[in-house]
Amino acid sequence: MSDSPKEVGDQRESLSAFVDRGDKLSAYDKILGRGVLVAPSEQQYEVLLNRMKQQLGEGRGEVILEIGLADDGGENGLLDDEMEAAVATLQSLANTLECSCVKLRERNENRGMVAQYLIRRVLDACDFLEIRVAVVGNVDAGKSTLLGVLTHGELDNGRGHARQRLFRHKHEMESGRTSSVGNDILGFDEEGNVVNKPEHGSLDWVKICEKSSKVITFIDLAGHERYLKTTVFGMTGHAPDFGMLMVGANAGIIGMTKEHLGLALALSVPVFVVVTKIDMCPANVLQDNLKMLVRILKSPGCRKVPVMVKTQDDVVLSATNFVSERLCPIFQVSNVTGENLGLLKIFLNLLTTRVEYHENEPAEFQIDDTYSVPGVGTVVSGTTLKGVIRLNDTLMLGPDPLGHFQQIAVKSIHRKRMAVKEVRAGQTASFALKKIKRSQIRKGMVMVSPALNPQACWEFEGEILVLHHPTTISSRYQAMVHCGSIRQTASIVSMSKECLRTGDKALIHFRFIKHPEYMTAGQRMVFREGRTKAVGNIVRVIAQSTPIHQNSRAKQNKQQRYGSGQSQRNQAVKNENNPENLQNISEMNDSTTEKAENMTQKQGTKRGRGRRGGKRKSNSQGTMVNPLPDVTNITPFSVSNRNTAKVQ
Ligand SMILES: Nc1nc2c(ncn2[C@@H]2O[C@H](COP(=O)(O)OP(=O)(O)OP(=O)(O)O)[C@@H](O)[C@H]2O)c(=O)[nH]1
Repeated sequence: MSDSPKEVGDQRESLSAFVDRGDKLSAYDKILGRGVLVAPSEQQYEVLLNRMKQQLGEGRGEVILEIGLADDGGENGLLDDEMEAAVATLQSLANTLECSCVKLRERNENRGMVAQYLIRRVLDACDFLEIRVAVVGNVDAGKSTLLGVLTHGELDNGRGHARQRLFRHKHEMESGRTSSVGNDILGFDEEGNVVNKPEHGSLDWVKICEKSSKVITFIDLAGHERYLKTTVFGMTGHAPDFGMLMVGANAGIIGMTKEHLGLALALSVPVFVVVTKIDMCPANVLQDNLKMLVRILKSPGCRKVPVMVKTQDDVVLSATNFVSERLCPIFQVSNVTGENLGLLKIFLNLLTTRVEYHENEPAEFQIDDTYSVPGVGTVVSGTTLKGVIRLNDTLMLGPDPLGHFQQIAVKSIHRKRMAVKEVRAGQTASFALKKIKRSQIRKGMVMVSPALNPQACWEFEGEILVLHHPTTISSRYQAMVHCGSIRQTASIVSMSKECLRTGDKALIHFRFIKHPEYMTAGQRMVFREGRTKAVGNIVRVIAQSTPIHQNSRAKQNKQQRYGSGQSQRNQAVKNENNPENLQNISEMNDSTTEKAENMTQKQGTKRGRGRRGGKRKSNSQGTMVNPLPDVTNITPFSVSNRNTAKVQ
């Protein structure tokens, strides 16, 4: 994202805020009042209608309104007949704008009732609001199980029944562990009802999307530290709106939990916590683990405001305030008994997109996966960051290893396996491309409008904060840069300070090791290797002609990466489930590519220079990272005796 996404203003608001926002000279000022909806004049009705239209636009098709609140600090609440009239007006406004109007909650105030209503635009079958939730947490926290239960509507048996539906690879079925980035969807209609209906155990995504006004895409990330690299990629490359941190009630905050929480914080992704397995956890253990969780969330490293969600009121309150990153709702659920899963579903239905996307700018699409679909050809999946991309549009795809972009035409577009004619900023999609081989495309490439005249860069400057490093970082240090769907080792050319320790901030000049990338100022980045982790923003992209030595290295790397293209392609073709169409492409996951990339990474690192320019003795040890110094202080745990993984 070239502009760092601005947070959308909270579109869930009281009626007084609804009618009195910003512009003091606006017509809304004149119609303020607790009873404005009770008996509005024709003129007032028009004003309310325009305001609602505007709010729906800002909230990407929905707004939550609270009616009955006095705007002058006077007595709150409407009497029964007033409330009836106010709701009728609200219904009429909603109907006029082709929206549904659903009561979320009501409460008694000093004068009468106050109620909150969800107004949601009824969309046509091809359209739906898309919210992406990254699911993180330690291994065995119940991530895949919860997703299986939510999306398939059937409870778990406590022995891995529900997660079986979600595993994508044989080794996952056998080990019970997620290894790849997976996608699962949960659709809600305009009334907030779940539309997922499994037929013979599997879900028809197209049907779900057709019936949904809102689709939650869960990005299921692996919990095991072995797959941390994939998890970081999931958090940066899949542009999640929210993070769902899963914690097993019995196990508490262990293993990768803090690492994942730290990652979400570093990337400014608002997090809510789901504590699972409350059915099998003794009360005292649950209380101790919840206390620990709250302490960590409140610690100076996190600065969250934890809220235990126990009732529907709590759900609405936390959902309506959740766009602020400070709030952290905590749910306690059981995937076996189903306890509190209803509250979680209501919360998910009320989640609204957090970032503002610009549809009027030239198109930008970041690629997070590639496929070769027999009968269709090369397919790329990813996220539209800006603009609108339409069928048969010509875009610039790149950069290739030499930094060049080439023109490509979009043959077909799928959103969640549903064929569509266009895709807009903020939406994920898969494109079938004309006249290009899969081997010419890699994750991290982009497709952008020719109007942008895209330039690849080998070097860039970032303002970086070191969250953790065992000693000191100095020039020539190398680590993996994650930025959007870019994932490549870069080395430090120079820094604004001589050396950096944990907690230090500096302006750093980086250079990519293998090939140039397309990036823009303002993007968020993570810089990590083993136990080292730093986060920051890109402040300057250095446009330059390709350095000669890097040019040759690029060719070398091209051979290294693309040399085995045939076998990868064969493997990919074997992996295809449905050769006739694009149906399965947006969920297919390419562990082959993942493994191949890990291999490439390892080989590349071995051939290259070590951490500080010296020869590398071995691959990095200890992928475990204590993400935040403050968090670590509260619950220190040793990394030395962990069985650390070789593959990150
Ligand atoms: N009793 C009980 N068991 C649960 C609950 N949730 C999950 N389980 C069980 O816990 C085990 C682990 O669940 P998974 O869903 O595989 O955990 P995960 O976090 O996805 O693990 P990775 O995919 O390896 O990261 C399975 O055997 C589930 O049946 C729950 O609420 N209650």
